[in-house]
Amino acid sequence: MSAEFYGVSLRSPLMMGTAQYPSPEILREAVQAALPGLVTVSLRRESAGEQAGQSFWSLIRDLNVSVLPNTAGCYTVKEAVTTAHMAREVFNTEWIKLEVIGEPDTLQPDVFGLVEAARILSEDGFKVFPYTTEDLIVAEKLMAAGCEVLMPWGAPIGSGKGLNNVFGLRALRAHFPGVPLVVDAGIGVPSHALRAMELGYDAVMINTAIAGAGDPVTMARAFSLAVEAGVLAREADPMEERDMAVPSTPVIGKAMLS
Ligand SMILES: CC(=O)[C@@H](O)[C@H](O)COP(=O)(O)O
Repeated sequence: MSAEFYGVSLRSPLMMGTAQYPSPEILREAVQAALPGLVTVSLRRESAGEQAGQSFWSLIRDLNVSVLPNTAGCYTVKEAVTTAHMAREVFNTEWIKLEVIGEPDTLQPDVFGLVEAARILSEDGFKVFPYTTEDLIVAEKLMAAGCEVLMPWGAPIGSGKGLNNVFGLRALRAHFPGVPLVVDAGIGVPSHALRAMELGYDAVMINTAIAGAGDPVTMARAFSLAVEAGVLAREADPMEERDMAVPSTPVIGKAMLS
């Protein structure tokens, strides 16, 4: 059974970023190859040049996929809240992927600013998807601030390192069994996404690993198959790990070889 994000079921647990593609055509083909549940779009990119913004927006609209605007590149609560308000006007949605970045080397979230911005935006009717760490207490505060979805990082944005803290991600999953959880950022290869799904995550958000691949279209398809495999594996009730060997072929007696 797939999770609902603010009451909406997505067609796939793959969420795709739309930045850094070699060309708009390759972005289009990648989205068509992967059929993601949604794509995230940066308002700042849209506003950067009006003409480029217009053609990019028509491309996204033609893809007929749900859009989650984001506050990428915002370092303060004020910037993030203002960007979210502009995104609501431009994209005509209350959904917002909230990023309040703490510092440029790791691009890790400023969790204090994040909680404050999440509270302000939730009170104003936004459905907030917060980009956060795997910290349980921060997650509690985000829920108390009105968030009904959490997006913990796998690793720093663009690093491709995968799931840096499997223990923390597992603990978060166990602590919030009913909350839709999305691993966002740092995923490098499809096996990382598959692992996130096997851990019980409801979705993964991926940008750099697809856009930056030698063949983004094929990689998009590979990620789509990986998340599907992860969902199937979970539904199939995987075996428990054991410390000791257990013969997989039971034998009776000994072979008579002479
Ligand atoms: C586009 C977007 O939302 C990114 O901020 C996101 O966190 C993805 O990170 P990767 O580029 O590491 O996949």
